[in-house]
Parts: sequence; structure tokens; C-alpha cells
Amino acid sequence: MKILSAEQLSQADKETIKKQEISSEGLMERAATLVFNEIHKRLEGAPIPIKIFCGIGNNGGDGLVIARHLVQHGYHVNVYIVNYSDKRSDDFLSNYEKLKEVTDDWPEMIKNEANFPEIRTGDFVIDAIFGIGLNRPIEGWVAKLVEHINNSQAFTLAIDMPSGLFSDKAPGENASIIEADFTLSFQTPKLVFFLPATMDYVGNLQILDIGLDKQFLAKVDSNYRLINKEEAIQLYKPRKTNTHKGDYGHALIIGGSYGKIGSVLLTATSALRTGSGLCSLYIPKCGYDIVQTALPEAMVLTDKENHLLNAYPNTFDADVVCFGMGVGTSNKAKAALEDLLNSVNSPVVIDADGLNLLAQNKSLIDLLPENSVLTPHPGELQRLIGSWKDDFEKLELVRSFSKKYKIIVVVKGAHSFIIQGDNVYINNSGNPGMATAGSGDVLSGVITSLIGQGYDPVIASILGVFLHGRSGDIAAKEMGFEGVLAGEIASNMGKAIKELYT
Ligand SMILES: NC(=O)C1=CN([C@@H]2O[C@H](COP(=O)(O)OP(=O)(O)OC[C@H]3O[C@@H](n4cnc5c(N)ncnc54)[C@H](OP(=O)(O)O)[C@@H]3O)[C@@H](O)[C@H]2O)[C@H](O)CC1
Ligand SMILES: [K+]
Repeated sequence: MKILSAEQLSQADKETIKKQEISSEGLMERAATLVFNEIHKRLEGAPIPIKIFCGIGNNGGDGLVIARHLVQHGYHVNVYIVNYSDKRSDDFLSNYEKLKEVTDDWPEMIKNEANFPEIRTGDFVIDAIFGIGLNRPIEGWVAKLVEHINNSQAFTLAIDMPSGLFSDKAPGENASIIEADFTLSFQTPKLVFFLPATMDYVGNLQILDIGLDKQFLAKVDSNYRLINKEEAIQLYKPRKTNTHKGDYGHALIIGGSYGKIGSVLLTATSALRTGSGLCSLYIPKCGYDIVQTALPEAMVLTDKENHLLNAYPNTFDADVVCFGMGVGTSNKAKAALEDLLNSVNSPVVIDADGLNLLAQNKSLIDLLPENSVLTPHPGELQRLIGSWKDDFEKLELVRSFSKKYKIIVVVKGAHSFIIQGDNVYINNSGNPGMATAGSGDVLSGVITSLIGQGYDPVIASILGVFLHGRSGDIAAKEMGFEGVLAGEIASNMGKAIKELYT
């Protein structure tokens, strides 16, 4: 699903009004009625006190339409106009009049702190103060109102966006932003819903298709895409019936050191569970018995060193190589990485200490074959590209890093970002249970396996991150968030793949 900017959404709005011969008020009615339907479906007429805070623009207009429908369905509604300016929008004004026709309880004006209503724990708050039109930080008494709402224990539903969030840029430090429990957003998700510093304001997210012009949405260009099952299934290549293991690639996993053999084992298990035809490990001697016992399906080559890797078996003929988990950052490990990068021409996957070695020896980055995949978590990323002032600057830095070295960067997080040049793919599977030791090792195995099976490295990264998340979801369903082990993310991979097409 494309992620559009506020400007693109306003354009879509205009295009829809023109093509569907609908007025902008009609479009507001359509969008806000969908919100009302969602609320009504859940509340089923319950006599909960509903407090709707409406701005004076079109987000506020949505709030007024929702209020009218709620009143007409017998709900207990109080409407507050957050009077932050005199520039009321036309659709706000006409819906203000329409609301007055259905109730004697006229909206209350909030012009300063003295007008703030008491908000109780059991209240249901609707935030229709600002939407995509926010163009500067919320200040003064309006900021205090946001704080007042956040300090209440009331359930808060944000319309289109939690007020205070910009759709396309970072909020400043200590910005006033509604902390929503739920956000119902129109037509497309907004980029800030998925960025680490702003995602927590959104709560649960649901996107409502308000029927904006399909042609415009299809042709509008966006560098940002959200990856759900609908997108993932299109990337998946089913197996043929007449087939053999040679069709699914030979993955070589290089890593491990004394005390960290488990990491390579997880990566190799995950590669095999994702469907690699063959999988070999190259590890220090001390890991030989462990791997052969724990994973008889894999083949094992050992370095001449006992506890650390020191070389790359360059006579080995693999379809794809993954390097880094558990190797440490010793000179010996550096020699092994250098050896590898001087020997291979096809894309490699680099994770964990492999990334730290690249960060410590920046000249090695030049040796990465085009389309190689790097899978840093934020700490590793910072070591590679330096620090950033906010999530947007981070995205810019990763983009130029990706362009400069012609590589793919998978920035791991609650929503992992797959970045290739200007293109950013945002993963929407997974859960907090996956924040566990070895989870990243498993991800490297999935991506490596898919590259070995012939997927283009960027597709392998997008699909791999999605499948990793789904597999984690399957594991968490059985084990609970706290109980998930990385090995279970690997072992559920077959189910995650099956679930794509069933
Ligand atoms: N296209 C769609 O998907 C639809 C969107 N709808 C809803 O409309 C809003 C966007 O409405 P808009 O009127 O453009 O903007 P807002 O309601 O978010 O803001 C209103 C005005 O507030 C001013 N502003 C901005 N920041 C601040 C601030 N910090 N303090 C005070 N005032 C501020 C600004 O005007 P200025 O002239 O003062 O700059 C805004 O214009 C969208 O989010 C949806 O909820 C439709 O209902 C359906 C179609
Ligand atoms: K809002």
C-alpha cells in the first residue's frame, strides 16, 4: 500500500471532488460516516459519555459529522470547539449548523484553560482537533488541552491523525501530541505512523477506504510503501512440482565464535526452514559437534582456528553467502570478512558483528558487491552512518548510504524499513515478542535463503522481513510475547509461507 504525503492526499481529495462530482462537504460526510459506523459497531449504543474535541478546520468538520450521527443514534455526546483560530473552514461551518439542527446541547467553545471540561476515566474522547493540515507545533492553551486529554485515563480515538503529529516531518522536541489509543485514518497510512519516535502516539491503527479517486491513487508516485500480506503474496514464487534441491540454492552461513555458535545455528536453521536446497556453515572448530548434532540437515566446514574465524573458504561454491553473526570484531574476524569480500561477486548478506567490522573498517564497505544486504539494528546503523537528529534525517542518511554503495539496508525495528536508494518499504508484520536474542540471526537466514533461491535481493529483503514477522506472530500466538524464542521464529517459517497463499 502506498504511503502518501499530506499534499498528495489533498490532491487526491480535489481530484475525487472533480471526478466523482461530489462536493467537499459530501466527501467529508462520506469519510466521517465511515468513522461513525466503526464507533457504532463497537459501542452498540452503550451509554458512555462521549466527548468530541473539534478544531475549526476540516478535521474538526469530521468531528462535527461524527457528533451528528452519534446524537441521532441516541449516544451521550458533548462537543467542544477548540477555538484556536477564527478561520473556520466552509465544511466546518455547514456541519456546525447541521449539528445544531439535531440537538439542543450546542457545542461548547474552548478559548482558554478555564473552559477545559473535566475528563473522567470512563469517558470516550474523540480527537478531531488537527489532521493533515497541522503546519506548526501546537502551542499555548491548545497544547495544555492536549496535555489535559493525555493526562485523563479516557480512551482516546484520533480522527485521521493524532493531533500534533505532522504527516511528513518530525515533531519538535517536547511537542504536544495526542496519545491516542486508536487512530482511524483516511485512505492511506501516514509515514509518521511507522517511525520509532512517533508510532506510539497512534495506538491501534485502522485505515478507512473513503473512496478517493482510484486512478489518481494508482498513478501517484510514492517512494514509501507499506508491506502487508497483499503485497507479500505478489512477491512469492511457488515451488514447481517437478523439482529438486538444486533448484533452491546453496546458502553458506559464516559466523560464530566460542560461546556464540548458537547464532549461526539459528541462521542456518532459518535458511533451511525458508526453503534453501542446501545449507553449509563455516565456523570455528569448537562449533563442529554442536552444529552437526543440533542440525543434521546442514553441512559444516571448520576454520583452522578453534575459537574464532580467521578466513573464508574461497574454494567453496555457494549461491549466496551470509556473514557476521557471533564472529566478534577481532582482527582475525576482520581478515575473514576481507577475504570473503575479495572473493565474491554476487550479493552477500552482512549482519551483526559483520556490520560492526564494516563500521570499524570503512574501506571494506567499498568491497561489498552491488545489491548486498545489510541488516543493522539502530545501534549498528549508527556505527555505520553516524548519528541523526530525528527519524527523517535517519531516512535521508540511509538513502544516501544505500545509493553511494549500491546496497540494500534493512533497518530493523518494530516496523523494519527496507531501503534501496529512494525506495522505502515499511514492514507491517511482527510483534513485541520478537524483541528477543537471536531474532536478527533468524532474519538473516530468511533473507539469505530467499536470495539463494533466486529472489532479487531487494525482493528477498522485503518478503524475508515480512515472513519473519508473520512467523513471529504465529509463534507469539502460541507462546505469548514473553515466551517467544528466536528458534521458534525459525521453526514456524514454513507455516508463515503457507499462510501467504491460504
Ligand atoms: N483528503 C482527505 O483524505 C480528506 C480529509 N478530510 C479531513 O480534513 C483534514 C484536513 O483538514 P484541513 O482543514 O486541511 O486541516 P486541519 O483540520 O488539520 O487544520 C486546520 C487549520 O489549522 C491551522 N493550523 C495548523 N497548525 C496549527 C497550529 N499548530 N495551531 C493553530 N492552527 C493551526 C491551519 O490553518 P492556517 O491557515 O492557520 O495555517 C489548518 O489549515 C484531514 O485530516 C481529514 O480529517 C475530509 O473530511 C475528508 C477527505
Ligand atoms: K485528529
